[in-house]
Amino acid sequence: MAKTQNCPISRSGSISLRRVAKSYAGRAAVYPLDLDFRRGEAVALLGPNGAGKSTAIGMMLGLVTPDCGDVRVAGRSPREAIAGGYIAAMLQDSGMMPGVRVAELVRLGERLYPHPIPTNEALDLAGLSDERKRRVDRLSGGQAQRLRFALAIVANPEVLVLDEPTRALDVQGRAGFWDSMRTFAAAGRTVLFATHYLDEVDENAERVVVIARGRIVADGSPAEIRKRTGVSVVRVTVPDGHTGLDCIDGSVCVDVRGERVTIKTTDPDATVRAIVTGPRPWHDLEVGQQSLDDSFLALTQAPDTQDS
Ligand SMILES: Nc1ncnc2c1ncn2[C@@H]1O[C@H](COP(=O)(O)OP(=O)(O)OP(=O)(O)O)[C@@H](O)[C@H]1O
Repeated sequence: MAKTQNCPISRSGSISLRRVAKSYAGRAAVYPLDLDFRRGEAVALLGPNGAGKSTAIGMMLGLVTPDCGDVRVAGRSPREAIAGGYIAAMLQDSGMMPGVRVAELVRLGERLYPHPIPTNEALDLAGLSDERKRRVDRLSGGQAQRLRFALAIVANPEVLVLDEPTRALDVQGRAGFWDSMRTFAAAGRTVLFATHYLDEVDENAERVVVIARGRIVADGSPAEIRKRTGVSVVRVTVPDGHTGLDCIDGSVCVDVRGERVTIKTTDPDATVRAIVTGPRPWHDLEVGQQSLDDSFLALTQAPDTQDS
């Protein structure tokens, strides 16, 4: 695996959005948004389809012009930051010149940036060394996705933006991709990625920003996001039937599979007390947080009272 060079680090914070908003045909895609990403952070941007993730990312990259507000990337305008190689992105379905070979295309990128990493290093890191002579229009979906990654990292950026980077990848490809990303990010780079695969978030993000209907509805570590909904999960095996467990204080949902009962509760202490002091025999009691998927659904499906 290649070792990446240090990127030229700017002195200011990586990305800052101040009261940035965007509407299309009078309909808000992103409401006025304040958001800062610190240097070296790995941040997942989550939200259901149409939440405003790509619009927010587009504004950071200078691809979407905000209606109002200010975006700074490494202390510069997004366009200056792109031209200076301070930020680079791997976008969904970005086109690639047909007929060109993989290494030629990455080398072209290398020549465009002021402080690139060598093409061979980018190809190695992206797992494309064996494909370097292949025409880009003959690549599989997964290989094309890895080429998009190589084209982003060859800029040697301080900030790497990935819009659904693992969408075309199989399970093995996804694991390999995140290994490469972690190697690249190890030198203190900021990584911002949008994804719909919540299992990728725990391992690859220290911070999660959840967007729904154009607004930030949660911002914190994956553990904090789980806690935000205030629901815990109690699991217990009850051989003689679960009657009455749904009446315990705090129970919001009871799921029964054979003898195994899963109780979602806002008061796990009361739930556990009721089980251990209750009349039924029980075993294998477990208390945990609800999954990130459940928290995500609760946060993004909550009724929005601010829409106007
Ligand atoms: N160029 C555009 N013209 C008109 N409407 C747009 C445009 N781009 C985005 N929108 C609208 O803005 C809203 C936010 O879209 P956006 O693509 O930012 O969401 P997203 O969170 O990235 O969704 P997904 O997960 O489906 O990619 C949606 O209602 C979308 O239809």
